[in-house]
Amino acid sequence: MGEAPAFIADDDVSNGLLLKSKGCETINNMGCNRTFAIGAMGNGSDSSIGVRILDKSASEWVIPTVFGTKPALSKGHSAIVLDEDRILVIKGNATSDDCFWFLEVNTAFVREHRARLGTEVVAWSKGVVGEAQIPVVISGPSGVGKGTLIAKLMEDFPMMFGFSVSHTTRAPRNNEQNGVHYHFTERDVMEKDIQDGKFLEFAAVHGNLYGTSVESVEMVTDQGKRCILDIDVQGARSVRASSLEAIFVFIRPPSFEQLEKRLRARGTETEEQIQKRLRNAKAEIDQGTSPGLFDHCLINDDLEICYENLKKLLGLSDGSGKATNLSVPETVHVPLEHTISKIDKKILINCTTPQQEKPANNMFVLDLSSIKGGAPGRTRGLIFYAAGPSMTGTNGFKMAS
Ligand SMILES: Nc1ncnc2c1ncn2[C@@H]1O[C@H](COP(=O)(O)OP(=O)(O)OP(=O)(O)O)[C@@H](O)[C@H]1O
Ligand SMILES: Nc1nc2c(ncn2[C@@H]2O[C@H](COP(=O)(O)O)[C@@H](O)[C@H]2O)c(=O)[nH]1
Repeated sequence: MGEAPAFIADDDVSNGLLLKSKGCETINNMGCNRTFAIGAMGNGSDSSIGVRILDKSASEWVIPTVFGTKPALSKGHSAIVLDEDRILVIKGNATSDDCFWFLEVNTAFVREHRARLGTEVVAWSKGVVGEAQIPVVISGPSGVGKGTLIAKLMEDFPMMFGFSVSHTTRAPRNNEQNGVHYHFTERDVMEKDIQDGKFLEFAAVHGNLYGTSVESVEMVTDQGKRCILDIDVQGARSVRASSLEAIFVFIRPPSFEQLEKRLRARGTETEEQIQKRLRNAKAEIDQGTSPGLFDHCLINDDLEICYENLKKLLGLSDGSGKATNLSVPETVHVPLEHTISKIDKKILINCTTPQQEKPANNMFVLDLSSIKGGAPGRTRGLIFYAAGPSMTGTNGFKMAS
């Protein structure tokens, strides 16, 4: 079987792999009628699902700038227009951890980049099934103990938390490994990636460039873990302004003298760098402790007390010890042959073929009423369940081992 043909998604929704329908008023927010063609674009060089936009007023096909991780091409996919901002694409012959994709055509993120670039823009965001908890942003001046606290969390709750590995242009310290502590990067490469929209946030910190790539956060989310970001106050402000919903925690030192002592004792910076970091710390503490940006402020005086307080605000200190209570949703296989329809925020996925005897067992519901996030990054909070009496032994869907 060849690749799926591109199909046309307008605002009126029909079922099936080939979608063709009338009018596109509801996805027309740019003063012109638009029709989206989604699928293999025929040049053979791209292994991901492509997008073309028909500007009906000019009768012209436009190749948009595409942000976000694109879904790999599959043998077939269905699609449905959810609202004026996004189209749901369901890959066939894929498992539920990789089959739900959102093509954003008019979200705030898309509008921002469209205005910046002056071109058509769309963005992909992969849908993640399950109750993924919102990321935790930890900020505070250099040397306050952010890394130490995060290391303790990761050690005690390895199944629950994943660290977002930042990019930086600073040189690695002796004990630091590329890809583990940071992605150490050349400035020109990082600047180009920033231009290309690969970063959720970035900032110049203590004379170097630091940034959180969309991919770093996605990698953690895809493991079903809660993402922890260790970023400076400027970065926290950018994340606050982005579509990434998070909990923001500021760590402050018991005193400026203690902070200086810790930075010196760590022994990783030159005297000049220490002075620079201490100068910046004053402004960071001012901003971090003023109202509005952070949800919580913890003083890291005694490490163990601060760690207990951090666990408490993350809902982890119930005395149960090393919790591993992650509820990882079951993975379900969505067959190539399926049709979809929409009732309010629920998508009905029907995998019944005419030969099958028990149609109820092959109906699934994708509930989008609690979705969060979106590009840049994953769309979380999808609820996926069998509409029929049982998910086991179904034709069409099979449980992944
Ligand atoms: N409560 C504490 N009391 C005493 N020393 C501490 C405490 N917390 C952390 N430290 C020590 O302070 C030093 C700085 O800690 P850490 O490297 O975790 O800071 P950081 O906030 O991550 O710094 P940076 O932003 O520069 O990465 C380390 O040597 C660490 O062992
Ligand atoms: N805005 C961002 N700040 C970041 C990121 N990664 C780290 N940081 C902050 O930089 C300073 C210095 O870190 P160091 O490792 O050189 O000591 C510290 O405050 C970090 O929180 C990032 O991706 N974005």
